[in-house]
Amino acid sequence: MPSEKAFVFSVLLITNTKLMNTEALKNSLRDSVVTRWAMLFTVGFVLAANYYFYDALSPLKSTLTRELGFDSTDFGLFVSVYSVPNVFLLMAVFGGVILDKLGIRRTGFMFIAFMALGALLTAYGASDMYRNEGLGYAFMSSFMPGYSPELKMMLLGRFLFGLGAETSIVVISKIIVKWFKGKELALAFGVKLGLARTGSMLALMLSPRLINSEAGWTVATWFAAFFVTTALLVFLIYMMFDLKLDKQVEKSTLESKSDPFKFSDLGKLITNRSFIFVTLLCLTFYSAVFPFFAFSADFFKNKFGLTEIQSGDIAAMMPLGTMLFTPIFGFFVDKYGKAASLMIYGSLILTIVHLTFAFTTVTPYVMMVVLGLAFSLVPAAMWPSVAKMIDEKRIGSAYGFMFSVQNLGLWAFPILAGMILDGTNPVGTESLDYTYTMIMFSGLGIVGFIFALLLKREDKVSGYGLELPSNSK
Ligand SMILES: N[C@@H](Cc1c[nH]cn1)C(=O)NCC(=O)O
Repeated sequence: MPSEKAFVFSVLLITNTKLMNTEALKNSLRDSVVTRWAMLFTVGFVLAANYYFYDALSPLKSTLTRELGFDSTDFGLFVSVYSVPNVFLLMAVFGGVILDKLGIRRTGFMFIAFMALGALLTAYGASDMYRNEGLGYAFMSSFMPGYSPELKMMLLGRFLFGLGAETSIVVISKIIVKWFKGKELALAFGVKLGLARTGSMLALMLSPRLINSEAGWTVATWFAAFFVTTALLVFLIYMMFDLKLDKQVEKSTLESKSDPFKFSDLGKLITNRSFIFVTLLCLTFYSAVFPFFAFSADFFKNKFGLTEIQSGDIAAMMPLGTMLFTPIFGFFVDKYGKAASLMIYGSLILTIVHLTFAFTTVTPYVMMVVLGLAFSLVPAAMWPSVAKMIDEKRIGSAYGFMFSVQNLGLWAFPILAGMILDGTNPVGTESLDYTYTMIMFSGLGIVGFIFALLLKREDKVSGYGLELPSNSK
């Protein structure tokens, strides 16, 4: 009978297509261990450059005061302007949405290009070329005389850098999910973060040394800017492999179909209680880490009477610790789960470290390594947990949303820290007293700890399985 034959034929055809798709998945580039880890290291370079630039001026706070006349509030403003596009223009959210729509290659290239442009402008703003009536100097001098033309150009540069940098991290997170989902995802996230922290560590160690170059202190800022520019070229290499993978594996089998973005998707995100708690933990935890980190070298210099190089080296202990611990905890989360519990321990340790900094003189070398432990536990558990709560086709929007909320803290707390410092230390004070600033960071740690507890409690209701190993969900 022809209709029966047609039925059997279609069943065979469907089964065959499914088999071919599975076969394609099995034999795609992502199934080669070497290739997928090589991809991780390639995008890890971009991330390291991003973090290098983000932290490159942190150990130079007193140099900026000496050379460009920055006070603590100016420094805080410079650190925080990174977050302005992500908070007030919701760039990380739109970046995530653009990513879900335009795809990894176009979005990645566009936003890393913004990073490079912003980094070069920042370095230019601090350079002698600009300060000797270079291009834009007269314009920057023509408004808001309370802020120096150097500060304004550097703010513009860091604004553009921030606009590109946050979305580029969202892109890289999606790249990791694309290559590692169903495989060693949490370990990959851990290694990715370890590579990012290598950038921070290098910045803390190299910048105070580069300012002593014969060509002048601005070698430190130019070096950072060229590192970011190189990252743009390295991303081109990744793009070639990404294209090849997409050609190998039909898009629908690898990435979920790209439904048009709907604002109701954001509504779904913000009514998901687990997602809300993880986002609030992200806000408070990171606000107690990154803004502190930006001031940490100056804190050690003032509290313990150290040189710029010594303080930078101590601050670098934290990323050094995270480079080791984060992949280990990532591996642990993959194999044994317990992600929600690890976030609780991490928040608790963070609070204890800040209180110790505020009220004791325990050696900062040890405390920075302990802080590195906290700063490994939470990120290693947090980022792969989001992939359990949110569908892959919305993961870009979800990470983008989290980054925008987090940036609210990365914007507000450096300014607050700078204002507290200027407010609690009379002008001309020899060494700055950081006690109140550290109390503020401890308070953030406590609030983060509460959100981590709520997240674990909620997980029992939502059933996302945050306490379970990676491949069991
Ligand atoms: N949104 C970033 C913030 C950042 C810091 N330095 C450069 N970007 C972030 O939170 N990344 C996740 C992490 O754990 O580093």
